Amino acid sequence: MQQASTAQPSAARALPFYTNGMRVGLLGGSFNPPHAAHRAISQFALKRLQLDRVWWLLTPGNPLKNHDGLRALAERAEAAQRVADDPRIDISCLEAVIGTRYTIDTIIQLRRRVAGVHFVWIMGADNLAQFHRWKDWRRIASDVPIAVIDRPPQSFRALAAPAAQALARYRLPENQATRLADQQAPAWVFLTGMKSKLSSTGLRNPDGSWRTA
Ligand SMILES: Nc1ncnc2c1ncn2[C@@H]1O[C@H](COP(=O)(O)OP(=O)(O)OP(=O)(O)O)[C@@H](O)[C@H]1O
Ligand SMILES: O=C(O)c1ccc[n+]([C@@H]2O[C@H](COP(=O)([O-])O)[C@@H](O)[C@H]2O)c1
Repeated sequence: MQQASTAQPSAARALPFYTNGMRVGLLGGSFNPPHAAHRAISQFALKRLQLDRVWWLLTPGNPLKNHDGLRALAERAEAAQRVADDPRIDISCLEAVIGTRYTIDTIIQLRRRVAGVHFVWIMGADNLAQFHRWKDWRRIASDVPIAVIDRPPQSFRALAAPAAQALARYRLPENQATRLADQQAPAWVFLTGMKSKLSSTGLRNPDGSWRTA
């Protein structure tokens, strides 16, 4: 298995700018490559959750994915800067800098470093479908409110999956999504209304080169 480089690109700050009371969405991901749906779901979350910022947390390597074909962090971060193209979206290589890979460890470290910020974890429905396989997923859900963005064809599978079932009583109605960032976890919302089938998988060529979208 290929080991992804963890060199930090100069453009990406480990901890983006924040101020007391800010509402920040955390979109963890491989971004291999980043694409227009990453930007679209970030802008959708900014609006629907009334966030001030979304930070794209570029993973050094998703613990559940094979890393063959995973481009160097610096390359993914540079592409992410170009694709994000919104002053409210920040690119961060925090996990590579502090040495975390599991989301629970990242959240614990973030809470130690950053006080006074209302964080929300953002994920596509494909990740809710397998959230029960993440390390300490129940603790993640107890530590940070979660916004799930619908992602066809995963909607039904995601909502029927073990984590969604186990956390059902903590789900906010979608029309109360603006309250999520102020909620004590566990709390989560499933956001519909943005449906994109775009994926990084669909943009990777067999030779490892990327198409853009
Ligand atoms: N089209 C989309 N709709 C909703 N969520 C998405 C979409 N694309 C990516 N996401 C979410 O963005 C986050 C980062 O995604 P990631 O970088 O893995 O891209 P991806 O397109 O899912 O990649 P891959 O095809 O390699 O699995 C994940 O939570 C993922 O669910
Ligand atoms: O902590 C875990 O066990 C865990 C397992 C799978 C995925 N994650 C995180 O989920 C985010 C989305 O990953 P990806 O590859 O689907 O973009 C990214 O931040 C990963 O580190 C985390």
